[in-house]
Amino acid sequence: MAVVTMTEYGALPAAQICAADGAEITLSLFGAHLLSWKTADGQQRLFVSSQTPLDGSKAIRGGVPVIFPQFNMRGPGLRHGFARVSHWRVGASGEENGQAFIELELNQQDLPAEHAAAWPHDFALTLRYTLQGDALAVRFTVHNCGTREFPFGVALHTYFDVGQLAATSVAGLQGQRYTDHHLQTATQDQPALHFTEKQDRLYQSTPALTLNTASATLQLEQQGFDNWVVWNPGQADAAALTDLADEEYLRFICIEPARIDQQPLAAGASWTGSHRIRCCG
Ligand SMILES: O=P(O)(O)OC[C@H]1O[C@H](O)[C@H](O)[C@@H](O)[C@@H]1O
Repeated sequence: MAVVTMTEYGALPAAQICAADGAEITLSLFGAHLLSWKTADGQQRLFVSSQTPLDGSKAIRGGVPVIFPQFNMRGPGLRHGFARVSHWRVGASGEENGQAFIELELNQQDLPAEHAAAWPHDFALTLRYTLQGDALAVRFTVHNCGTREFPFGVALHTYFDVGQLAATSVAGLQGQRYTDHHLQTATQDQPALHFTEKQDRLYQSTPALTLNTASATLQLEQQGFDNWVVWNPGQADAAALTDLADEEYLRFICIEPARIDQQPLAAGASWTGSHRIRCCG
């Protein structure tokens, strides 16, 4: 039987679910931010910065930030949107088909006046996390409750704990088109992407990926999004981030299912994106 426990993470209210096999996740209500995912073997799969504020003053560095309604600066609002700095509500939770799940919700009425005024659209977001044995599934639904269409971009900015960056690679992207941080567009030749310097690539496709680290193999799949984003800041950019210790860039990479370009959602319509991460060792 799944158990949902309300707890605290730093100064932030958080919800924890434990599955029957011992797997567990912890989610901050600030940002609906996944902070911890331990598989049944007790292994932590996500990275959280030792320097991140955990008091709601700033977005959390690590885990899974929820990016909405814009990716990075691709829109007129806050960088990466307001969802990651909003206070979400706990919705349904429990067990379905033997799997533990929890939902977090956010709508227009939940926003502080300044964010609601800056993005005046009647929306409802539902983020559902399901623990499935050695897999974690997340389903993100955006609903337009209003009478006019609105544009949005979205991402699940997943920080994987890779232990040692030098022993990490991502397979599945050979032959795929991407744009890098120099705004150069190219096709990836290499079968596997390695991390010997800063990487910030926006891929135009969504193949299944394999993340190989020194101690684990993870399979990643997504539906409903349009892109993969792969990011590691490298030494110089990491040093400039005040919420990351200088050497911590050597411990994570971000692989993000995303829809980086703003696309319209019609009045009354919904969009759903899914991401599934399975540990194979
Ligand atoms: O520092 P943040 O606002 O959390 O953004 C962190 C990173 O997010 C994405 O991965 C972008 O592709 C990067 O360009 C950006 O640096």
